[in-house]
Amino acid sequence: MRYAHEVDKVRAAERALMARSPEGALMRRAAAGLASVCAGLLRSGRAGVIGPGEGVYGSRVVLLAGSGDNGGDALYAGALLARRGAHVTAVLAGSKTHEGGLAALRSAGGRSLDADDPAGSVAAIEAADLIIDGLLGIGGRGGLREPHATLAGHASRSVATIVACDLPSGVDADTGVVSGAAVRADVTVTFGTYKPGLFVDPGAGHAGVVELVDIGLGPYLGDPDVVLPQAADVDLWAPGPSRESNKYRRGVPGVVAGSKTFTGAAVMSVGGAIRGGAGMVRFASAEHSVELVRHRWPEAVTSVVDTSLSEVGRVNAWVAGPGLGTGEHAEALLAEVLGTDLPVLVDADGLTVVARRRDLLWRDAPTVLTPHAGELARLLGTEADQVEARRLEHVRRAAEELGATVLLKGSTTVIAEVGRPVRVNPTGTPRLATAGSGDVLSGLIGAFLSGGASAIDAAAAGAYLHGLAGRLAASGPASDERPPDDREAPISAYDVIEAIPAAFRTLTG
Ligand SMILES: NC(=O)C1=CN([C@@H]2O[C@H](COP(=O)(O)OP(=O)(O)OC[C@H]3O[C@@H](n4cnc5c(N)ncnc54)[C@H](O)[C@@H]3O)[C@@H](O)[C@H]2O)[C@@H](O)CC1
Ligand SMILES: [K+]
Repeated sequence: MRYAHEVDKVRAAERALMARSPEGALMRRAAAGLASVCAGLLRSGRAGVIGPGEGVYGSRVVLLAGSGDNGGDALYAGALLARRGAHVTAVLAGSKTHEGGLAALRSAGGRSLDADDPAGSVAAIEAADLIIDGLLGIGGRGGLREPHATLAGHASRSVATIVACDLPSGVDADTGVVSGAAVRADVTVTFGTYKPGLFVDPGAGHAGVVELVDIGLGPYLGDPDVVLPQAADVDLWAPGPSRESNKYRRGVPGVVAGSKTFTGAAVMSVGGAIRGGAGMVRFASAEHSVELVRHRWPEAVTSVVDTSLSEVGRVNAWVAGPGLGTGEHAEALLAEVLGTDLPVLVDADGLTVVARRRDLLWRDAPTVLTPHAGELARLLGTEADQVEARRLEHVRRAAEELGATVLLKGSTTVIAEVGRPVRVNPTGTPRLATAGSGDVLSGLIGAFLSGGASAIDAAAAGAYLHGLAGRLAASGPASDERPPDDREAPISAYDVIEAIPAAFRTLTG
């Protein structure tokens, strides 16, 4: 698990640690970590136009230095690189400059120029192999002001490798919100702990590869606000078969999906549940959907139902909603599953129904809701673009107001439950934005709920494996020379189902 803490907690931990540390020690640790990552990039040839092995000596490094301690970190790191033979130029932005950092840079042979000298700044940025973005860190508030915004734009257009100091300037540390211009980094070197805004889009999309430098804050940080699960966590959360398991002990999800008109969603949801490891899947729907599911998944136990599920048989979790329709019939079925004391996942059409019948969610057993931004906006009475821009805020609000575990799908999937840190899913690919992909996810999570996972563990494990299956399906066999991202091809929801077993296998290595 990777842990992220909000700015208030970072500041409090910093105060506690500083009281026990020599003056300037934290900034020296931060700058040393930052300089070491930059030196590694210059040595490996990843930075700008420098060829492999050419290293720090003779490289051209530009520091964008704002007026706070973020600028200070960049200036001290620049001084360390200058001592190793880099040509370092600091572009000074903002009302003041970190005096100690600037003095260190100058005595190491670095030079500085003012951001008010646009020609000089642009020339330096254009010639750079590597740019350190030290404009703003955790002290940044709101959209970038000038000259920061213009400098961020020049940096983002340059061919140099961009390394953000602590976080890309223009990204809100606590939320990942970007209002206006922001630096797009290749690498972000963050200090003491991850910041939530580095995990969540749009911030995550600006951060590139994130490296954590330990500056000793750990013991003073307290509980994280946001976490990023890793494969080992998911391996613990996804219930697997035990030696004594039989098909009933492994969990029996009931899937209530599809209708006379919509059939594909049901096929995908049942497929997700089967490949998710359910011992047996019961499926209940209108006749046409039942026929199709039986044809595609003969292993599912199906029942034709109208407005009651009384004949379906024993299940230990429900998945309700994909392709179900939104009329009275769907409402009756949803009311029945939500009236049980079993865990229930509500997705797709089911979410439209509960948006007008919130009372159905007043229950004691676990409820998982899996909306995309538009569906969540409807549940909260707001607009989809508001949800997209401030994902953490909206998913937390939904969990609080609806009393459920809420998984908000999208460019970064985020999962909230009251009293717990938000879990951000690290897997996935834009190729997953394809019809039926969400239905697969609902079945997968349903399998984990029926296997006994808690609501948040089931949701986080489902999102992780679904995202990984999507990546594996899109990038194909690993033998190719090109990195997986470059190999990606369009996929269908069915391809995702097919790749779920391979995704499971990566967990246990
Ligand atoms: N907190 C910690 O534990 C540590 C912090 N360090 C560094 O210190 C940074 C925080 O330093 P500061 O608190 O000085 O804050 P920052 O350096 O992040 O920024 C504060 C300055 O930016 C200006 N500013 C704020 N919003 C702006 C906007 N939208 N446009 C233009 N200017 C804006 C402010 O007026 C202020 O001068 C961290 O991000 C990190 O880089 C490290 O040195 C090590 C330890
Ligand atoms: K920065």
